[in-house]
Amino acid sequence: MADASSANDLALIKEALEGITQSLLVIDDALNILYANSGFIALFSLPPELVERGRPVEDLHRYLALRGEYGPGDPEAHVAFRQRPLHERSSYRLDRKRACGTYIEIAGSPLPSGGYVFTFTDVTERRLAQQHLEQQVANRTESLSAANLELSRLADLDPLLGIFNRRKFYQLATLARQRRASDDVPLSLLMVDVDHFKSINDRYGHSAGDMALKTVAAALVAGLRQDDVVARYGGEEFVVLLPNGRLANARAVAEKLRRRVAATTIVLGSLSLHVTVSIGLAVWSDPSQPLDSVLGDADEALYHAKQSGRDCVFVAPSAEGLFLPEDRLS
Ligand SMILES: Nc1nc2c(ncn2[C@@H]2O[C@H](COP(=O)(O)OP(=O)(O)OP(=O)(O)O)[C@@H](O)[C@H]2O)c(=O)[nH]1
Repeated sequence: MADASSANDLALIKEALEGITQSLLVIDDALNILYANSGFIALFSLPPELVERGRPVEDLHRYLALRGEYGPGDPEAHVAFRQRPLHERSSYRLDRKRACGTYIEIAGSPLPSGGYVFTFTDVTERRLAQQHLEQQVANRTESLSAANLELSRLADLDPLLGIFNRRKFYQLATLARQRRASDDVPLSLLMVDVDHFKSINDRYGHSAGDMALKTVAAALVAGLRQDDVVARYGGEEFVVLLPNGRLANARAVAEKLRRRVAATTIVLGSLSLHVTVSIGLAVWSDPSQPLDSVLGDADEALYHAKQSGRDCVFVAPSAEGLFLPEDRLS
């Protein structure tokens, strides 16, 4: 009676193992096959005799290795690699991409009575969904950082003129002064203001004024070097930082800019006009002097340039005495 019930139980268990979605392989403590469900045979398209009870699992590994299931390389090395954890009686779980392109998850656990049970689960759909998600996240991250980059670029620029704004100028000028704190080369600062700009707006309209500002900005940029910094200080006023500290050079650059603007034609439809600029020049020789104070010096010099009739360069009195004799003469 007891035997019949055990046989029934065994049949039931076998039936259950055939019905599960996972593929199953059981081996004994001598590493010979005890049982493989039909899911296992189907998963690897095996000849059934290869998984007959008592067959060494090593034969199965060798068969699969020779068939290319484990990828390129020495088949015996693949066999040894798979037999090792069985000898060590360690449990493991791994995901493997099969030669046919699908993914399986393999879990191996030693049984208390000796031997091993292995389950094989096709995780292709899960893996592909995960890869798809990862790709989406990567794409999203890429476009987000591109957008962030563009945002911070735009935050640095004046929207009308496309040159640096005052905030960015403060940043760059402060950085330039810090970088040169150790050498005693002064930086030069130009405050550039369009003369009688209000009259352009009044006579030709605000958009003509905008066009004039764009033309002046372009002329300034074209007249400067790569490491000079030009920014819109506000309204019709620009500020320029020249890393070269010699007054003679700075004054020459300021004069060049003044002439360049005066020679530039502003085209407004059928109309063309010219503007001039007044320039105040100050130097930033003492790294501990606040930038605002240097800007104040340049602004004061600009005021004098305006007072002197405009379309000219005026050097701030604070710059006097800071330079070599030939600088003062220029
Ligand atoms: N079109 C235009 N006009 C601007 C812009 N920003 C400031 N302005 C104008 O620039 C003019 C500046 O005028 P003022 O400060 O009197 O100076 P100015 O007419 O250039 O005279 P001086 O500086 O003394 O030679 C004002 O009319 C502002 O409205 C701008 O972005 N576009």
